[in-house]
Amino acid sequence: MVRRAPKALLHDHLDGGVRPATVVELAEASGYDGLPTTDAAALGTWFRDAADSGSLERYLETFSHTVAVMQTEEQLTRVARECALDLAADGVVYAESRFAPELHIERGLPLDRVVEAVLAGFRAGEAEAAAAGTPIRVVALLTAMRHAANGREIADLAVTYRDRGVGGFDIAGAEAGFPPTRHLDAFEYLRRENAHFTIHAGEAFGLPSIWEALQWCGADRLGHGVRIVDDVATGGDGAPVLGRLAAYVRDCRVPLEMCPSSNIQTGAAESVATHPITMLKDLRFRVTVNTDNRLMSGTSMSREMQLLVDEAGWDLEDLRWVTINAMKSAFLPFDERLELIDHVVKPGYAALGA
Ligand SMILES: O=c1[nH]cnc2c1ncn2[C@@H]1O[C@H](CO)[C@@H](O)[C@H]1O
Ligand SMILES: [Zn+2]
Repeated sequence: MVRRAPKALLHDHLDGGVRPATVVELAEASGYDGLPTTDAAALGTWFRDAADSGSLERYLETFSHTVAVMQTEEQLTRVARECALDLAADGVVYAESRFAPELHIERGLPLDRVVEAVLAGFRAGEAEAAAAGTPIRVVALLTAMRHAANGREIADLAVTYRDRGVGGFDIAGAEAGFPPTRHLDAFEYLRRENAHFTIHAGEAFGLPSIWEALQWCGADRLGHGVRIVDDVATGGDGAPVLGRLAAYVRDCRVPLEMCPSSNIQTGAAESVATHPITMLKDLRFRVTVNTDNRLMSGTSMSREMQLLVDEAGWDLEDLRWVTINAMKSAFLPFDERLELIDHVVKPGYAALGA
C-alpha cells in the first residue's frame, strides 16, 4: 500500500544514498582501499551500524567512504542516475536530492562540472524511470558545508544553475558550534536573487539554531527542525502551549523536513513511536516525511512512512497530507507543483482509497 502511494521527498542526500554495491564497485575501480569491507551486503550493514552512533559528528564520519567514490564525472553521473531510479522504484514522484559540490573536487574536478555531472545523472535516471512506467522528477539542491567557508561560492553556483535543474541551496554538516549566521552573506545574496534555500537546523542543536535560520538568514524551510518541540510546553489542562518561535513556525507554515530514522541514529529522537513528528503533525505544523540518508539508515521513503504507520499510529490520510505538504513546499515553480498535486498525488491516493 505505502509503496504504491505517490511520495514526495524534500530531504535526501545524494552521498547518503549510494547503493552499497556501487560503493564497492567504484572503490575497486578507482583504487580506493579505505572501505571497512568489500562485501556489498556487509557494507550496507556496516553503514547502518556505524551511523547508529548517537552523535551527529560520528554519524557524519561515515560519509568519507561515499564521498571518496564520488570524485569523477562518471562516478557522479552513475550515483545520480541510480538515485533517481531507486527513488522512482520506491514510488517517489518528486524528489529534491542535495549534495555538497565542494566535497567532490578532491581529484581536481571544477565545481561546475561536479554539478553538471550530477544533473546529467538525474536526467538519465528520469528518462529510464519514465520508460519503466515510474516517472519521477528530480531537482538538485546545492549544499555548502557549515564548518567551511564556501557558502557564497556555492550559493553563486545554485543561482547559475537554477534554470538547469538546481532548485536551491542548503547548509549541512556539524551543527553545534557552526550557527547558520556563519553563512549570512550567502543567504543575503540568495534573497537578493529571489532564490530558494533550506537550512539544516534544530537537529543536533536547539532553538537558537532554528531562530537564526529563520529570523537572521530567512530560510524558506528547515532541515529537520525537530527541536522546535523545545518551544512547545504543556499547559495546566495538559494541552500544548506554543512559544513565540514555535507559533511563528506554525503560523508562517514553515516546512519542516523531518527524518525520523536519521534522528534516532544521531540521538535527536528516541524512537519512531515518540518522535516529535507525530505531535507536530497533530498540531498541524507543515510537516514533511523524509529519508535524509537512505544508505546510513538502511531506509527508503516507503520504510519511513510504514514505520510511522506501524509505530506511531499514522494512517493513509496522514501520508497523503504530508505528501501534499511536501509538494506545496517544493522548490519548484507553483504551476508545476499544482500539476503534480492535482494530477499525480491526489489521484494516486484516491486510487488507494484515501
Ligand atoms: O542529517 C544531517 N545533518 C547534517 N549534515 C548532514 C546530514 N546528513 C548528511 N549531512 C552532510 O551533508 C553532506 C552533503 O550531502 C554530507 O556529506 C554530510 O556531511
Ligand atoms: Zn540532512
